Amino acid sequence: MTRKELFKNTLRKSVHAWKLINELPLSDDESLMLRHFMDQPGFLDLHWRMFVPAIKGQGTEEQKQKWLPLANKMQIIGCYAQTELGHGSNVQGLETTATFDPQTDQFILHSPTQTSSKWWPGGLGKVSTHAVIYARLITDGKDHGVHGFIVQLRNMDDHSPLPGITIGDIGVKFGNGAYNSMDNGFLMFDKFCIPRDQMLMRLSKVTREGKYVPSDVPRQLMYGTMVSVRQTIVSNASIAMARAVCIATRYSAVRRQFGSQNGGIETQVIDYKTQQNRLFPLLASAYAFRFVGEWLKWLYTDVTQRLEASDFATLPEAHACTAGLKSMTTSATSDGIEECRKLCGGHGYLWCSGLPELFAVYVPACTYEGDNVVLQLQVARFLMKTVSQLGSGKAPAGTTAYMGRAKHLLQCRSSIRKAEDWLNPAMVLETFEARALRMAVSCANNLSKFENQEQGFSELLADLVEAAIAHCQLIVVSKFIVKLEGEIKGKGVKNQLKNLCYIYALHLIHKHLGDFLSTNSITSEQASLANHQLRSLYTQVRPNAVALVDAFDYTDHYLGSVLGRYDGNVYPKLFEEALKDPLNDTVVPDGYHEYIRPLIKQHLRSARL
Ligand SMILES: CCCCCCCCC/C=C/C(=O)SCCNC(=O)CCNC(=O)[C@H](O)C(C)(C)COP(=O)(O)OP(=O)(O)OC[C@H]1O[C@@H](n2cnc3c(N)ncnc32)[C@H](O)[C@@H]1OP(=O)(O)O
Ligand SMILES: Cc1cc2nc3c(=O)[nH]c(=O)nc-3n(C[C@H](O)[C@H](O)[C@H](O)COP(=O)(O)OP(=O)(O)OC[C@H]3O[C@@H](n4cnc5c(N)ncnc54)[C@H](O)[C@@H]3O)c2cc1C
Repeated sequence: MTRKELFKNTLRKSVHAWKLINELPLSDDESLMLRHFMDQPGFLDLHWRMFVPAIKGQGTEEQKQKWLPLANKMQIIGCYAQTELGHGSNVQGLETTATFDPQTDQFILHSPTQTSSKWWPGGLGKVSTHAVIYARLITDGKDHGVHGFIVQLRNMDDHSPLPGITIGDIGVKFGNGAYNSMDNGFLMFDKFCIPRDQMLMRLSKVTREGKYVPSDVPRQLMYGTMVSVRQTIVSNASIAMARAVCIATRYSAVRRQFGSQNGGIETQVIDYKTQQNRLFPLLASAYAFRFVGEWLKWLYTDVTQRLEASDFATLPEAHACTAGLKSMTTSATSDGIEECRKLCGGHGYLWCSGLPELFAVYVPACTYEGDNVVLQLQVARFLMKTVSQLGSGKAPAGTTAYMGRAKHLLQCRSSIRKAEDWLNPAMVLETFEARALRMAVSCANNLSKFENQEQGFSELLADLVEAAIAHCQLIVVSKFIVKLEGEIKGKGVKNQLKNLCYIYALHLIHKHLGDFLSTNSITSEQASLANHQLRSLYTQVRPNAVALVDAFDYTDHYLGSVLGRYDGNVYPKLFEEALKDPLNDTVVPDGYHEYIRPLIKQHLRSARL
């Protein structure tokens, strides 16, 4: 399809999904799940996932009563317009202004520079009638920083942009179908006025006289929508990883290459240890991210309830966990989808394998809702603050509780003596705790050598990111172990999940062996025992690998992959797909007479001469 056809088709599908959501007796989770299983990103996603939550989180009661009924019935369609051409990561650097005019009791929205143009918001370019706009609030000549505003963008009768608004789509993005079904847009204001009551005033407000009343709660609650989406992105990483792994595992069981004894059947590529070494950690990651995503959803729900009671105690932890786990799981999943493409050899590069499209749609997850490095730096900041308080007697809690055992963890030596010890949850957990703590303390010690903390932080950015990743990996391993100790039905299932849990943990030790050795968390002998155990775990998982991806229960339609078909009938279906290609409509291609024939004829002519 052309981009316009693709876009219009996505509108059709989004409206159809909305109709279904309305007609079917669905729970909120089910209707969200329905949107999850839409093939391509569309405006529906951001209306529900960002525009509505922003109003819920930052609007006053009366503002919610005014706007949510319209949004819930989709009588207005909204987007989340924060990022600008010049600023995305640095929210406090946004340039769009909202200047209060006491004469008219209005805010004047303006894009003072080209870099202040809103740029990227999904649904902004062509669909949304409204937006939550983030702009610098200026009143009485004072800049009070970035705040949220509800702004109508288009005429509700003919969808034309309102006067003072220039709006459009930012153009084609990475990949063929992929995110091009979404109208990520640009928007400039030219002294565009909105009523004062369209400033989202739950956190802070401006009085009729133009007086700014600051928030009596942490200003970062304004970032609440991003935190909520980051939390969902972790579970979504599991779904995307599971899709890719399902395709690659099923195809690896179908594909045979080399290894035939005297003309016999060739070897299934899933039996090669290299294939297992690349594939099974990804299979384990799909399960690991699902379980940590379940836990993160609990954490986010808990912090949301606490915030309602003005209890901000776990807000820093929630921010660090959503930021760090979003960053870690999306990076691993993007790399994992690409690895699954390579695991399928040449056929993985075909569009009909489903992997190129999955990769193209998925990879922006490393950037949207926060660049992954920028988010890990937030985790690093949280860890440095926690380490600095270790001596204060304030026991760290939650995911940093292990830091409370710093004395032991800084000097303990791993008691791993044989390969089987790597199946001991306490020993595995302590290994990850020691590595994470020692990396964080090492960063803190190095920071303390700098006169100026800011300068030290900027000098040590790369080390700090690695310490943050170590902390996040510990969280994922620990939540997998907790899940195993929990209520898993069925002994057989539990055994298989145990294998995957330790494949996940031990593959990380192998992948980040430098950290574990340089922090003396393990010895090279213990590392060798871990590798030995890993190989044994691959052998145990191999007979159940296909069952473990069948367990994701994805339909062939949803997988969209000839290689990942449930029936494994790959080769005939590859031909079927190939013959559907328009290039095969004729046996002699367009262009033969203009280009190929004259070329050959010319050769024939010169050959005759
Ligand atoms: C389902 C799948 C399909 C999902 C489908 C999704 C579709 C894609 C849609 C995409 C949408 C978008 O991309 S929307 C736009 C997303 N944009 C972003 O994510 C921008 C990323 N940048 C930021 O979030 C911010 O700029 C950040 C990096 C945190 C820096 O913010 P500030 O400068 O205001 O704050 P700092 O000075 O760094 O920190 C000050 C203190 O505030 C704390 N703090 C910072 N952020 C906080 C937060 N969110 N919550 C609590 N506390 C926070 C810090 O820990 C510090 O605490 P102390 O240390 O105690 O002082
Ligand atoms: C598909 C897609 C959909 C999007 N949808 C929306 C939307 O609906 N609404 C919306 O508001 N936005 C949206 N965005 C924008 C997105 O949120 C931003 O692109 C994202 O936050 C990254 O910010 P940036 O582009 O400024 O990256 P930059 O911060 O410019 O990143 C560039 C590089 O600089 C590095 N960097 C930046 N700051 C630091 C630092 N302090 N220390 C070390 N390194 C640093 C980064 O790690 C990165 O390598 C979308 C983006 C994409 C790709």
